[in-house]
Amino acid sequence: MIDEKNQAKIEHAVREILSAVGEDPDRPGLVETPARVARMYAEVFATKTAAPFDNYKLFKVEHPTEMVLLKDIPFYSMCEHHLLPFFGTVQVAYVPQHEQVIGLSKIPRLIDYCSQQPNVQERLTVSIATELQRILDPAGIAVSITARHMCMEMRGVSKPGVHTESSYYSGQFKTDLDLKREFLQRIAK
Ligand SMILES: Nc1nc2c(ncn2[C@@H]2O[C@H](COP(=O)(O)OP(=O)(O)OP(=O)(O)O)[C@@H](O)[C@H]2O)c(=O)[nH]1
Ligand SMILES: [Zn+2]
Repeated sequence: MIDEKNQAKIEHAVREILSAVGEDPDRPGLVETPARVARMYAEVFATKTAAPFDNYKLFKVEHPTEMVLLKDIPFYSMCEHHLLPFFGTVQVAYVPQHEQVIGLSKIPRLIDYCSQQPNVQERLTVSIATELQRILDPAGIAVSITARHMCMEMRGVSKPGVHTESSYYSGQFKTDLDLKREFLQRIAK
């Protein structure tokens, strides 16, 4: 969580931006905006000041299934080049080992944790896999992200509707091409 001192810094910076773009930061519609933006940034950039993601539960399952796949998990993040949102869906699969699985809700929570910092899509893709590896140590991980980037849609190159896909594979998803194919077939549906 961004502390009060740093929220005050954000408020000050937002006031400066508002006057630099020709606005009066004291007009009624804007007077609360710097504090609101500071609270908003505390939400969307929570990770850098938070403890490592450790809010997870592991369960023992004898003879677990081959692949656990969570499809179409929504995410929102901020691009580190323009501080504009990029957002979309994540597909995450893992192959259990040590007869161990993770509480299902912890995977979307992990994605939120990884999303709440300035990012590029490729790093977000890898960091989800890295964190899941650290927590669960599965035999393989596949992460695929499809996203739209506001910095490419509402400004600059101005191409609305472009979907950027990125993926990362580790362990059995790298060595077993049938498994990788199965993942790709399942997320295509
Ligand atoms: N690889 C990658 N690039 C990104 C991501 N988000 C934004 N970008 C790109 O980062 C680049 C930054 O390029 P710069 O030339 O420094 O910035 P710019 O002048 O604002 O570039 P334009 O967006 O082309 O107007 C742009 O090409 C963006 O499209 C991302 O998640 N991954
Ligand atoms: Zn950008």
